[in-house]
Amino acid sequence: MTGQTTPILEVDDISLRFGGVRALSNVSFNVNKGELFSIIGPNGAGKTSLLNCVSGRYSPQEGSIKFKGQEVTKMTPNHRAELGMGRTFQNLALFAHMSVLDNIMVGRHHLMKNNFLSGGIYWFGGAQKEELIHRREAEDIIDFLEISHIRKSVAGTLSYGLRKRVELARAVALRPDLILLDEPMAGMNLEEKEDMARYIVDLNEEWGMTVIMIEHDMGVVMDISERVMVLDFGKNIAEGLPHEIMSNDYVKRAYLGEEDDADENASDEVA
Ligand SMILES: Nc1ncnc2c1ncn2[C@@H]1O[C@H](COP(=O)(O)OP(=O)(O)OP(=O)(O)O)[C@@H](O)[C@H]1O
Repeated sequence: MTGQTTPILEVDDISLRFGGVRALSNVSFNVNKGELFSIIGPNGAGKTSLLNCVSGRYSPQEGSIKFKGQEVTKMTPNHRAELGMGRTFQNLALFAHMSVLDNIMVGRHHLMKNNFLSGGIYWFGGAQKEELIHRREAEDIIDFLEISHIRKSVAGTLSYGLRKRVELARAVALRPDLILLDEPMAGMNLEEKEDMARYIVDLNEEWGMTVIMIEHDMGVVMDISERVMVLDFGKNIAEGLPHEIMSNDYVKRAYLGEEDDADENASDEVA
């Protein structure tokens, strides 16, 4: 999908410190509406910190973040979610004791006028009808991510790969305009990675979601991303098309090691 030039996210000169540790230093970048944008970099480079600043979990000491043209730097994560920002986490954050379907319904909670968890008043008024509509939407997502066979399973009993897929389903359930994915393929086998890559591309191309993805698997990143940004020691050291990133000398030295043949590196898992 060709990115249009309208930025959906504008990150301007943000810096984040934890005591004496500078996790991010003057990082700026834009993500265009409809793009599939990846962030790579070695362990500890600041990738998750950056995603946490975008989603509102962390608050940068300097700089500004705009989402859909609106200043969100001081906004709570919930408020950003209401504006259309969804995310998954590096470490799974599912409700382990709940079914797959219920985990996905929790993801739709922001969109429901009558909170699905709100007990007593739940069956009165329009709540029952509203829940049916939301269940139908949840079932669409279940079909799309091919998890119908486990829809009633308790999330905590599933394999790691399936739990990652359910977590994606829950983030998708919010129907975000921008979805932030933190290492969606970590810990997966090759087949699971291929499936996940396909879902992410479909979300981007068919569902029209703008995607920002942190991922260590360089093969997948270079294969499916429209643009890639490289973080190193909290700084944005390169940004460009996948082939530009692969041939950038600084990137090769700082991130990919001293190998000369960038194509060979493309299939390696880095970091
Ligand atoms: N909550 C925190 N408190 C203190 N230091 C933190 C916190 N979160 C991140 N850091 C520090 O900020 C730096 C960047 O960490 P971050 O997790 O963002 O890197 P990363 O690129 O996502 O790494 P990885 O690939 O290992 O997930 C590291 O030095 C880390 O120790």
